[in-house]
Amino acid sequence: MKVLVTDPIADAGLERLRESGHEVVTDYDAEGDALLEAVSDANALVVRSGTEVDETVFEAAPNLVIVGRAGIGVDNIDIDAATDHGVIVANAPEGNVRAASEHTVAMAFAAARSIPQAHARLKDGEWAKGDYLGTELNGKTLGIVGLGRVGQEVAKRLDGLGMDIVAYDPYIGQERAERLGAELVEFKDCLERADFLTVHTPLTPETEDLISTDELELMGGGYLVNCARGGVVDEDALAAAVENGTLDGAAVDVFADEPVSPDNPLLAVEDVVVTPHLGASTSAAQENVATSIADQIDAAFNEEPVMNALNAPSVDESAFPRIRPYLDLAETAGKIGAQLLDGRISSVEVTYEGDIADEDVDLVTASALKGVFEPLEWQVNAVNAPKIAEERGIDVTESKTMQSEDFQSLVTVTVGNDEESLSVCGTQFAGDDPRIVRIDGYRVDAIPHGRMLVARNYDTPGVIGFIGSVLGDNDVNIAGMFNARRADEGGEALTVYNLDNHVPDEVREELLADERIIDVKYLTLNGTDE
Ligand SMILES: NC(=O)C1=CN([C@@H]2O[C@H](COP(=O)(O)OP(=O)(O)OC[C@H]3O[C@@H](n4cnc5c(N)ncnc54)[C@H](O)[C@@H]3O)[C@@H](O)[C@H]2O)C=CC1
Ligand SMILES: O=C(O)C(=O)COP(=O)(O)O
Repeated sequence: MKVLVTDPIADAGLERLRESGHEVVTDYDAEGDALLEAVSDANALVVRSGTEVDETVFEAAPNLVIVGRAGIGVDNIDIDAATDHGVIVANAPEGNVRAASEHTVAMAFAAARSIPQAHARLKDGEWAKGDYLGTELNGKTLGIVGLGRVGQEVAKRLDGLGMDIVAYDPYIGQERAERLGAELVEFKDCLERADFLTVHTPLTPETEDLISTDELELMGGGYLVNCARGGVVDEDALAAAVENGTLDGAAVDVFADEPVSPDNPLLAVEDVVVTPHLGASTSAAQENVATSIADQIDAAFNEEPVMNALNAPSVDESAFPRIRPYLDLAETAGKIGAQLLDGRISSVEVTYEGDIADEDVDLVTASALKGVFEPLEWQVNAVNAPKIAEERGIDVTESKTMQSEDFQSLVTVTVGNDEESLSVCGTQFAGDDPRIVRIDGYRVDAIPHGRMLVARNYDTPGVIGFIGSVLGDNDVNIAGMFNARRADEGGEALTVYNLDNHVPDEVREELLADERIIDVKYLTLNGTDE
């Protein structure tokens, strides 16, 4: 597999990818057409904040399985486009949190004590002791906007340094905030009470320019620290507020456009301390995020759960072995259902009975959807299957019951068109032995693999022999077969054949021409076959 890396990551991550046998190509200058060219045969792309991964990248990369973000923020990745193309996007949300929170604390001190300004003058030979009278953090109020992973680590550290903490985060509970010693308040309150305001939200349409002139005026003094994302704080407004004395100072690690242009207004203001997006730049953080992404890429290639996938169902690593056998089974049941039911599919129901009902089955349901959609020749995988269902107006339901009559675990995929529905049930016997045990209400025992012929016929003597000899005469070998009838002798029956060879259309037509045969469907369960 080819892994293209377009932003510098720690050697430990590159090494891990190579040790797993992948070809690792680093190209830190790739952008525009060069990026599209470089990614065209890549199976994975690794980025940090320096690469813009937009729709054109996904269009240019037909073999791409995963984009790994060696860090937290994914505002540079078009996740919707990734999902449309069935590409996983995963980040490393833990590895650089301590680095980012320490940098935030450092930036707060740097601004409060004018460390960079005094440093620069002393290096120039000037002893400007009398020009700097700083502010202590101790005893002041810290306002945190966004009390997520980084915000919480900042809270812990600055609580320890004697600050009172208020926080604004509409998505977390009072209890969690209180455990951190923070008082959860409204946005306006947070701005008004903060002596130091620190921002830790992701950049989203909702948070873009969250803090601008009016908000800075509400602060009416004090310091603003932004180690989250440039676009969250309006740069012109911040530069003006520090320049005109609305604020005492600011410290900024991140910018709306990076690398920052020399005419960015923040660079011109003396009391704005800046760093070039260094929040995550510690060796420990870089090693953490790079190895985490390498592991996730490997998992994606092996069709194992990707721990921090942002657009695919993720599964707890310890639970994965229990659901793994059902992934293929559900996919196959979906494939069989979709191929047996005529008409436009308008609903898919996946039912879990017995032990499997106790598991986190999102990924199994996504696999069932993949199976349903694949015969319709949509470019589908477990990443985009739920979205495809939604876009096509297909009603997807999932139900669970711990009771299972005959099997330890049973997964049923029911596909419906506007008039009728058809169910396919699968189970897993001990020793990795998957079986389809019911099709459209008939009890069967079919191996969910390879080529399959499903015939509906009248239950009269000689039909099975007839089907067998037509197949035999056409050199189609029967590997296994199972016949089931719905009620009494003479009614309808269903026969399932596992076959070794392809069944040409003429053979199907020859079977269908016999009046005892109601319908014959030839299914391929593992890709196309000839
Ligand atoms: N400077 C650097 O090098 C680094 C920057 N970051 C950035 O720091 C930021 C925070 O990262 P994490 O804490 O890991 O993210 P997180 O997802 O753990 O936390 C974000 C928090 O913001 C809250 N939030 C969302 N919308 C909000 C709104 N409108 N108002 C108030 N709160 C809102 C969420 O509820 C959540 O609690 C991200 O933007 C990330 O990209 C992270 C690491 C390094
Ligand atoms: O993880 C994040 O969100 C960061 O901002 C770190 O960015 P970087 O990996 O240093 O480009």
